Amino acid sequence: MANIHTPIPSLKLNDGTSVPMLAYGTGTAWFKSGDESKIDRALVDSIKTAIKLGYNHLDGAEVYKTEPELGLAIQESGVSRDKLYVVTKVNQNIDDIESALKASLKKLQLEYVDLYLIHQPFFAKSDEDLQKAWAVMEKVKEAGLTKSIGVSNYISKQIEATLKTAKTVPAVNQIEFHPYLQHGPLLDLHKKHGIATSAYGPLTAATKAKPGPADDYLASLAKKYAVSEGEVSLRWCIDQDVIAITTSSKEQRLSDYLRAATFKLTPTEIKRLNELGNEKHFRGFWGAKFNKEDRS
Ligand SMILES: NC(=O)C1=CN([C@@H]2O[C@H](COP(=O)(O)OP(=O)(O)OC[C@H]3O[C@@H](n4cnc5c(N)ncnc54)[C@H](O)[C@@H]3O)[C@@H](O)[C@H]2O)C=CC1
Ligand SMILES: O=CCc1c[nH]c2ccccc12
Repeated sequence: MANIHTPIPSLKLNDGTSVPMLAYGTGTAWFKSGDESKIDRALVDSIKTAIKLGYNHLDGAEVYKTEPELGLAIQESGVSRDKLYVVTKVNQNIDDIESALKASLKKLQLEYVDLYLIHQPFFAKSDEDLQKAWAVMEKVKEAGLTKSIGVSNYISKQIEATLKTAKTVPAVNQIEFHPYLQHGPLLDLHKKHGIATSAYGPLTAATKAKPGPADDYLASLAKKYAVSEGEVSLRWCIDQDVIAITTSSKEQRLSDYLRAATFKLTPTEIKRLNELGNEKHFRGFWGAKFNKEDRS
């Protein structure tokens, strides 16, 4: 099993910090439905394997109940804190963001996270609710509990409402993103305000959404670059300045995904994949919560 020889590219955020563009996620496949304090040793070992392979960006969330495993794996990895980029998100304790972050930090055994996100906007009954929550995010950043703050699963109108009263522009919006969900107008808004896009579900076109109009082209690019279709999908994110968050319980897959750092798609290839992707709309998460406004 090859270790990475090409460094993972990084992206500069609007607050001056840098984020590695390929991340290991502790949600989806790892989501814990039972007792949070019962350690999933397979997850701890998988995170440690990922770190050993070269992943330094680790994505967590209060709702995944996997922060204890993330904290343990970081400790056991022996890698120094400043070499890792750790993300977590607030969901169920959105009404007390400061306590939620302090509780997450305790479980993570950390003094700060690199990025703290509001996991989803559906808690808000009004623009004012979004604005109040964002003001507390600004407060926890000022207190040094997180280096950067951002949002997740926000559509344009929720970002616009937040920006109306924000002192700090969100650094990131973490959204489902792949060739069959390209969010044209939302990404334009991100660019206008210097908000970085972070992609979950980046492998969807190569895994869950088959068959689809991009299948043959993804296969031909995989052949050309001697990688898998999943790795083409990850590189398609990176080449568009989008951070890709993936995961696997399989060491071989985690190792293979790192090949996304070793090649580059051409602008023509990205354009073609975007055109083919736009022929189909597929959303793997949150279906009913979004409306057609967000399609493009
Ligand atoms: N902010 C949010 O609301 C959300 C955030 N996330 C974050 O993003 C991370 C990654 O999300 P995913 O959707 O899992 O990303 P993904 O699109 O990279 O899919 C990874 C999954 O695909 C499977 N896979 C890989 N290659 C495959 C193949 N050839 N055939 C079939 N299956 C294959 C893997 O085993 C893994 O379970 C999560 O762990 C979490 O940290 C995920 C969902 C929502
Ligand atoms: O993060 C991904 C998906 C997810 C699953 N359950 C919840 C609850 C609240 C926010 C996100 C999620």
